[in-house]
Amino acid sequence: MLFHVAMEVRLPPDMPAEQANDIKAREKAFAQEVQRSGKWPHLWRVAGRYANISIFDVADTDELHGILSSLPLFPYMDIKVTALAKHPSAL
Ligand SMILES: O=C(O)CC1=CCC(=O)O1
Repeated sequence: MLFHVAMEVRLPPDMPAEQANDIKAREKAFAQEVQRSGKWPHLWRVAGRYANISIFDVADTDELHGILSSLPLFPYMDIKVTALAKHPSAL
């Protein structure tokens, strides 16, 4: 199943820089591991915002939730998930 996922990062402004940098480094390592698995084929920065638009290719919502909730930034993100179905005009 394909999912469109919009993530907005909201780190607390008073989080120490060292802690924020550690979370971001762990986020990057985990995100790249999932991308290498083929389950996260698109990851795009939203221009001008600390946000991304992603496409996930996973078995079901449970697998998607497992991945999203494992992201080190998960407690600091507002995430919106849209399930994608095949468009009848799509080639
Ligand atoms: O920076 C972001 O948009 C949050 C994020 C998700 C995966 C990743 O590596 O960073």
